[in-house]
Amino acid sequence: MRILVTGGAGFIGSHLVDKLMENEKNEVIVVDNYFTGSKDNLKRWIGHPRFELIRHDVTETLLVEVDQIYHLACPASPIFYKHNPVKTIKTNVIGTLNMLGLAKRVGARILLTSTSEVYGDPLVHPQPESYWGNVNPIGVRSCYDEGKRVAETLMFDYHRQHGIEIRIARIFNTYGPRMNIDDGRVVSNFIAQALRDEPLTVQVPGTQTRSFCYVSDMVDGLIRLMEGEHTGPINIGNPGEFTMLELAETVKELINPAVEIKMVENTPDDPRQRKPDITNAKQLLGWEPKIKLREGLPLMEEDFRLRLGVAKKK
Ligand SMILES: O=C(O)[C@H]1O[C@H](OP(=O)(O)OP(=O)(O)OC[C@H]2O[C@@H](n3ccc(=O)[nH]c3=O)[C@H](O)[C@@H]2O)[C@H](O)[C@@H](O)[C@@H]1O
Repeated sequence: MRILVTGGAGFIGSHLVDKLMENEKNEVIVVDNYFTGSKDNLKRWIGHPRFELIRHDVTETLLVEVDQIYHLACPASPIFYKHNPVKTIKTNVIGTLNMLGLAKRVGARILLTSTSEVYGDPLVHPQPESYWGNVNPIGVRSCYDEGKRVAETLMFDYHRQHGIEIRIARIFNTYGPRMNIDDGRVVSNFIAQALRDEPLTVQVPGTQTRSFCYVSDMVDGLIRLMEGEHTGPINIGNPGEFTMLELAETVKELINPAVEIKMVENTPDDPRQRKPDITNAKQLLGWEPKIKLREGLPLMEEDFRLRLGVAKKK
């Protein structure tokens, strides 16, 4: 199987590549523009005969021959996607159009990694896939959440009009080794702050919730969706729900009991609650997450300690 992974040098993408490369029948091509991804994440594969890495931006056309496309490319941290919102929406719209055009030309199956952000600030809790969402179309997050909503629309239009085989995953907050240390998302922020003896910055009110999925569970869900018979959209996430204050307390307890917790200002349109309804993933994909937050955080801590050069205190 020849497989293209867009955004494959990113945090989730590179773990997905590791898993795909385990199968000796797979040849994997990664394209990435290195805006948030890093070659370092793929260094074990560079030079491998079944692996190819191409510096490429998906907003430009790409000519390769593949059987499957995992389309992950897009900055995912609010700090990064808000940094260049026009580029973010172009990646979601033009990038997805290009990948669908490629899928159409070569007859490939294509999987889009959409997001829980398509539910916006949800008025239904937990969120089933049938919920249409509560999204601000003109806010600072819109380049990402509306961008992903258009990407989903494009996937279904190509499916209905051209018979393309599509798969859509709605990813809920994912964490694990290889996240950028200064990524700006909450789990990486708290772990880096705890290791640097800096206060954990909880954005007010601190009662907002998220559900955190460990990256190996996420990758398993994405592959099952690609290999299965269902187009989705299907929520892939861990239904364990935590407030940001609870997350900060947990990081403090597990990593650095001496660290302070500091309340700081929030950003506009921050969703107040988020938890996936994973009935469909369970029934249609036979998937559910295995790693609990308390098990996943220490695995990420180990990776951050190595990269930050902070040894564990005895
Ligand atoms: O994974 C998802 O489902 C989507 O949501 C994330 O967005 P968000 O949940 O807002 O991600 P964070 O920036 O990690 O924020 C989570 C919560 O932590 C809070 N936070 C963030 C950073 C911080 O230092 N302190 C803090 O309390 C934020 O106010 C927010 O309520 C990202 O946009 C995407 O990676 C993704 O598509």
